[in-house]
Amino acid sequence: LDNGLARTPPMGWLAWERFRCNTDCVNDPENCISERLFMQMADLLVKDGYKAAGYEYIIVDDCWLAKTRDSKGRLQADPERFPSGIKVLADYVHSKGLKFGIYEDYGNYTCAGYPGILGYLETDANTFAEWGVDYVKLDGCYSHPIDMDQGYPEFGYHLNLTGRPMIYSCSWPVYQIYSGIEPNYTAIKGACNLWRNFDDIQDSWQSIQSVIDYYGDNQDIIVPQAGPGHWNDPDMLIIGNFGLSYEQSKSQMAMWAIWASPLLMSVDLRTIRNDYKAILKNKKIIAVNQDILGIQGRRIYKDRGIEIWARPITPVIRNDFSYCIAFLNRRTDGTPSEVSVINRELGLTHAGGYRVDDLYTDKDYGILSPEDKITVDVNPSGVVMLRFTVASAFQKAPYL
Ligand SMILES: OC[C@@H]1[C@H](O)[C@H](O)[C@@H](O)CN1C(=S)Nc1ccc(F)cc1
Repeated sequence: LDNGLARTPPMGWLAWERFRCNTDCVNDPENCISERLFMQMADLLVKDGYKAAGYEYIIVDDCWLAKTRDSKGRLQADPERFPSGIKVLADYVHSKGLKFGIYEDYGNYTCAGYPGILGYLETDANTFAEWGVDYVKLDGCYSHPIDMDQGYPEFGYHLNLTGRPMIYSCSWPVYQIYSGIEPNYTAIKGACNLWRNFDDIQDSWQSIQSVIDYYGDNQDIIVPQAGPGHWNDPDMLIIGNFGLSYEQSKSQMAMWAIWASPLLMSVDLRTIRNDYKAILKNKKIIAVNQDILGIQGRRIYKDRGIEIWARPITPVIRNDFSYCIAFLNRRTDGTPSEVSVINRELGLTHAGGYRVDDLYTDKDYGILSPEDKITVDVNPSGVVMLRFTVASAFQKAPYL
């Protein structure tokens, strides 16, 4: 969507995967979906350096709502759990230098059964603008996917008409794919800043692997759709929760960087362990994810559990890209797998060679030519993430 927003993939914190639809603030006040939770996460985004690393949006997901609209037909937050109301919460988030996101559903109800927007598209768009919303996630439960080709652009039209810039996140394709309809990505990327095209992420390595397989097996369709202002959305980062090992967490962060995906953490920032925090704040990996070219990477090799993924990035020298290369080990046979490949075989053909460094270990490989071989040891369910920065010919001389 060409609204000047999401020129790089959005970054922030989204409640759903970690906090779900926990509305029991009586027995579980620390973890229920409440204004308190989002204020705490906003505070930590700033205090713990996530904002400085680029994470900007605090996004409310399902279950924030009262069960009914107000007397004027407007959406309202659950009064017990959000006593100050959404506008005050958004103001608080803004006071921290952050942006605020909210969730609704193109349907009669949200997936969890709260009021949907059908029949109230203009009213709800205006309500969100009045509240100071900066990002809207529009889900697709309880509606007919065939209606979405008209419905999603229509709500985007009303959002735009408010005059308030709001990132528009659409679940449009995934619901059409579920119902056997081929998504029209030309329409989708024209109407949305990002879109979900695969299953909800769950707290497991198995879930991450199913996304990796989908993004690899369908890359010829989805990779060309990505670019500044319009991104494929493989769903939230689950790093720091319960289901991923340290290696698997580095793998998720690496793949989301290769894919130019939104980086939307869904984790309890109050308890996250430091080694997982370091993965989420890794500046070099985030720089790849946020590369200004906005070119989504592809799987270029897959055999016996070893995959190699390549994303073109800046700087570029006379049409030769730099690259981020991820060596992913899907095997679980205990010992790290050694992977050796000639740079030229990876598509690295720049005559001046490349400066190579490891984005997790900072290991410096110096300057390598297209003819040089690179050898890495990749841990089971882990990844090695190398950046190949084009070197101009003269740079090579001092290394001879
Ligand atoms: O209720 C909202 C929740 C989250 O927003 C996810 O990101 C959305 O993809 C949808 N969603 C859920 S759980 N959707 C859903 C998941 C399973 C199911 F059988 C019916 C609906």
